[in-house]
Amino acid sequence: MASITLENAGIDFPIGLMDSGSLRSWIVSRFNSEKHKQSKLTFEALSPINASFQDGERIGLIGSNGAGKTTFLKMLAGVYLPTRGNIYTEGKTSTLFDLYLGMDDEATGYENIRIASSVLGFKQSEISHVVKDVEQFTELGEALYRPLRTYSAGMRVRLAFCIATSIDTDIMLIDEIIGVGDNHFLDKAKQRMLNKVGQTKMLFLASHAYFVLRDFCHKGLVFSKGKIVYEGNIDDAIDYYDRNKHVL
Ligand SMILES: Nc1ncnc2c1ncn2[C@@H]1O[C@H](COP(=O)(O)OP(=O)(O)OP(=O)(O)O)[C@@H](O)[C@H]1O
Repeated sequence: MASITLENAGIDFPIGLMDSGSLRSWIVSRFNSEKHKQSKLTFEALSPINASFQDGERIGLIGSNGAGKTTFLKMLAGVYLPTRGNIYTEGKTSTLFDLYLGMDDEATGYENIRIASSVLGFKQSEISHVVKDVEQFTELGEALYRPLRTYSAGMRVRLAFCIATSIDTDIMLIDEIIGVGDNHFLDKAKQRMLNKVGQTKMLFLASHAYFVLRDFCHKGLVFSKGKIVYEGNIDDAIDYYDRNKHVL
């Protein structure tokens, strides 16, 4: 059973307008009113959202650059805690963003499997499964004994993508990662994603590629300036975004 409930959950980012103590901050503060300064100190990246998501939902996040899709995903993942409201999650969550988090250029592929697995919160007992999976899926062979700094961009993607998708979870959160690697890997990655998505109970996927959204999702949320401005089936949501993107 997987579920996510958002109760007025929103995110304000602190944005340092000025370096305190700098000459620039002193000059600006002399000419700006206190009210103006306060209004610039936080930025509402996500307006409060009330929503609830259940087992079986496959949700595409649509919106222009800076609309709030990644912030929303990171809030669902617990990377960002809501600065307002609450979020309740039931089920094990995995993320496909920040793929290289914790990875070390000087460590070998095998060592990085262990590093990344602990960053992703995999249990010790799961790591041997991840190692076998990486050996079979990535086709990196002997390269797994070499330091990561010797890998091409495509080889890095193979390793990181495979680790991140190795353990089955209830809720998958994916941010625009499909579209990387060579065609051979892309086909394999897509097939793997379809299998994983088939097994997972809930999916949230942010993408600018309509075919990806249509392939994986049945429902769409359109974001604009930190707000969900449309919710509907994926074709209608894409159509809404396409017709209105010049004003969103
Ligand atoms: N750490 C941060 N500090 C301050 N502002 C941030 C931070 N992260 C994101 N933002 C701002 O929040 C807004 C939403 O960003 P977000 O990354 O969620 O957009 P997005 O819809 O995922 O965009 P894209 O399609 O370009 O990935 C943007 O205006 C961005 O500048």
